[in-house]
This record gives sequence, structure tokens and C-alpha cells, in this order.
Amino acid sequence: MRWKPLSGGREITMNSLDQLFSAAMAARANAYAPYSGFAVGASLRTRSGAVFSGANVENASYPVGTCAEASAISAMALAGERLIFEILIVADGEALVTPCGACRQRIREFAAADAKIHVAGLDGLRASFTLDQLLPYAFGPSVGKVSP
Ligand SMILES: O=c1ccn([C@H]2C[C@H](O)[C@@H](CO)O2)c(=O)[nH]1
Ligand SMILES: [Zn+2]
Repeated sequence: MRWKPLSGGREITMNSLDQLFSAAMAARANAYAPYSGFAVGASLRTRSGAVFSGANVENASYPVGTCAEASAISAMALAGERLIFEILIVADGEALVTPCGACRQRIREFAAADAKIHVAGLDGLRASFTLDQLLPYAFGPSVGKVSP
């Protein structure tokens, strides 16, 4: 992806993973995580090339809180998009923060088995997986349909 120069001279280029990372970091800045104190950002790229992002939004009733990935997927669906090519999750700390089980299933609803799931720390990308690696033998949208 090419970006217009900010001010004359050198053109600024940003690769697609940098763009996802920036979007996820920006979303993470607005995470609402007063209970866990664990802010998470997510961003995803769709087939059209558009990027959608989200952050976790917690609740005093703990189980009602939502994950960053769920929030990014809702933003995507609201824009009428239905196919995720790659998604990136960013969080602080030493551990790899991969999507929780529920979010893996949420991603599966809108992504093929080879979709990429990137995991980042605040300092940048740490690992990349395919959805199939994180959710093997998945139950997907075409499995549960019974023909009339
Ligand atoms: O992949 C993840 C893992 C955790 N969380 C959130 C849920 C909760 O608000 C907080 C602590 O688990 O982090 C996410 O949003 N995405
Ligand atoms: Zn989740």
C-alpha cells in the first residue's frame, strides 16, 4: 500500500502488515478494559483490501465483555464485508496472545482455512498462523446446512 507524502519529498511506503499493526495499535488505545487491565487491539483485512479494527470492551458483568477480534468482525460485517484474508491481534506482555476459542470460531465464520492470523506484541509482529492451525477440523458455515 502506498501513502501520499506527508510533506513534499520522500514518499512514505507502508507494507500491509505494518498497516494492520498500526490499525490494531490505534484501536487498542481505545480498549475499555478496566477490569482485566489487559488492552487488546485487532485489525483485519478483507478481500476488498479494506481494513477494520476493534478493541476489547469489558463490562461490570464480566462475561458480557467482548474481545477485540469480535469488535473488528462486527465493524467489518456492518460495512457489508464478508471475507477476512488476514487478522492481527496486538497485546502487551511476554506471552503470545492468540484469539480465544470463541474468537477462532468467529473468525472461521468469515475466513477460509488458509486465512492468516498474526500475533503481535507492542514492539511488533511475533508469529503468524493459519486459521486451520489454530482451529483444526473446524465447524464452519457450510457444514451445518441441511439441504431441503
Ligand atoms: O485474543 C484476545 C484475548 C483476550 N482479549 C481480552 C478479553 C478480556 O477483555 C481481556 C482479558 O482476557 O482481554 C481479547 O480481546 N482478545
Ligand atoms: Zn475472544
